Amino acid sequence: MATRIRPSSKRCAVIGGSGFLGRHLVEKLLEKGYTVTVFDIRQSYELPGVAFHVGDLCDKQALLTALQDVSLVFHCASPAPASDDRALFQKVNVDGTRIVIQACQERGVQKLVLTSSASVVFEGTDIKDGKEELPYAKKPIDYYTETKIQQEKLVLEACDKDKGFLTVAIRPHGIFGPQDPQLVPILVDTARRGKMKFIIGDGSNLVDFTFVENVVHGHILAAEHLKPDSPLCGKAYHITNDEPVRFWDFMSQVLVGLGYDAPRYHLPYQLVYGIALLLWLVALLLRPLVRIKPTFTPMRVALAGTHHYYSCARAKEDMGYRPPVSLKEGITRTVESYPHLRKGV
Ligand SMILES: NC(=O)C1=CN([C@@H]2O[C@H](COP(=O)(O)OP(=O)(O)OC[C@H]3O[C@@H](n4cnc5c(N)ncnc54)[C@H](OP(=O)(O)O)[C@@H]3O)[C@@H](O)[C@H]2O)C=CC1
Ligand SMILES: CC(C)=CCC[C@@H](C)[C@H]1CC[C@H]2C3=C(CC[C@]12C)[C@@]1(C)CCC(=O)C[C@@H]1CC3
Repeated sequence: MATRIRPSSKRCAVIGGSGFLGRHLVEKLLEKGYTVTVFDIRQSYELPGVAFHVGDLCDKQALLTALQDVSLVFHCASPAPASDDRALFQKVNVDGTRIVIQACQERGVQKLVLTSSASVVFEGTDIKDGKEELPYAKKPIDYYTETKIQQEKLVLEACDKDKGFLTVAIRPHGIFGPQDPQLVPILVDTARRGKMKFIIGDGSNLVDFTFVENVVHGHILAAEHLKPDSPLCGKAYHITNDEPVRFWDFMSQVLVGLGYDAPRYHLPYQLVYGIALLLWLVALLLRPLVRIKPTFTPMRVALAGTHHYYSCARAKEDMGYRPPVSLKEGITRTVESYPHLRKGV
């Protein structure tokens, strides 16, 4: 009987490798001596030693081609939450993830590391030092989160030690850092439109913002600790900076670092949430006629006005995780990376 030669454990693929987190992950993997294939719907950069496969992860044949001789797969592709496109989230995050799992199994991939999200347990009310044991949100706050829950379940349930296919999910929260197309650009855009004057609620709500390199570190540690006899198999792990910060202090530090004023005036949380809900309903009703994208969605208001920070004790215990970059250093490096977004530029 012919013996199947297993590909080197350092041959990996990053699905979504052209994105913000994906690119940082690819750069660190290369630094650590991995051979990297990127599979993404677009190619946003070139790097020596990286093989790019441009394709949709819903296309199994394209995935099978990209995953040839790969033993480890990182799946960090998703439509942007801001797209608010229910059908697209379902197609990519749920149906597409099923296809990713099948393709991995057919190609004999040994490990699959999913980028999930800590928001899978968030229902818009306070979470303080949340552990992984918290139940999935029964009423997810948006379609994106609804499909991230289904996606995480699919990947964790697929873990099968007997078949030699091991899976783990990383749940980051509030990723920020250089090249992020969302957090800082949204913040600056809001400030430039004169809408960053207000603090929603009393401003004391603590949240996790996680520097992108720490999230990358968590992913690689998880991949390297994922073994048949390890506790990681089929489990989810919070990866944070382990330094909860007041949401509005974080926003202010970034804004002031870029030369804008920090928000000062307080607005009652319930009032702003109610208005956001109303705007969302109006946008939904008008959708057949016109597509409106409100800045203040209920999800965003909830994120800005409640506590949501998570314990990463499980990652510390099972894989020796410690965030290598402090929040202060992360903010400094992030602010320095956006000279074009400074006030007056
Ligand atoms: N950013 C954050 O704060 C957090 C992110 N996450 C998760 O981390 C992961 C990475 O997020 P982030 O880097 O911010 O996101 P990005 O949008 O920057 O990266 C995702 C990448 O996946 C690509 N992609 C989308 N659909 C497909 C598809 N059908 N087939 C192949 N590639 C596709 C995107 O292309 P395109 O841009 O063209 O759509 C993009 O290049 C996601 O799974 C997200 O849910 C979790 C918690 C917090
Ligand atoms: C911690 C965490 C999960 C952060 C997620 C990142 C984004 C959801 C935020 C990044 C910029 C934020 C922002 C707002 C909401 C949340 C973000 C989009 C506001 C729209 C909240 C209401 C305001 O007053 C303006 C804010 C602009 C920035």
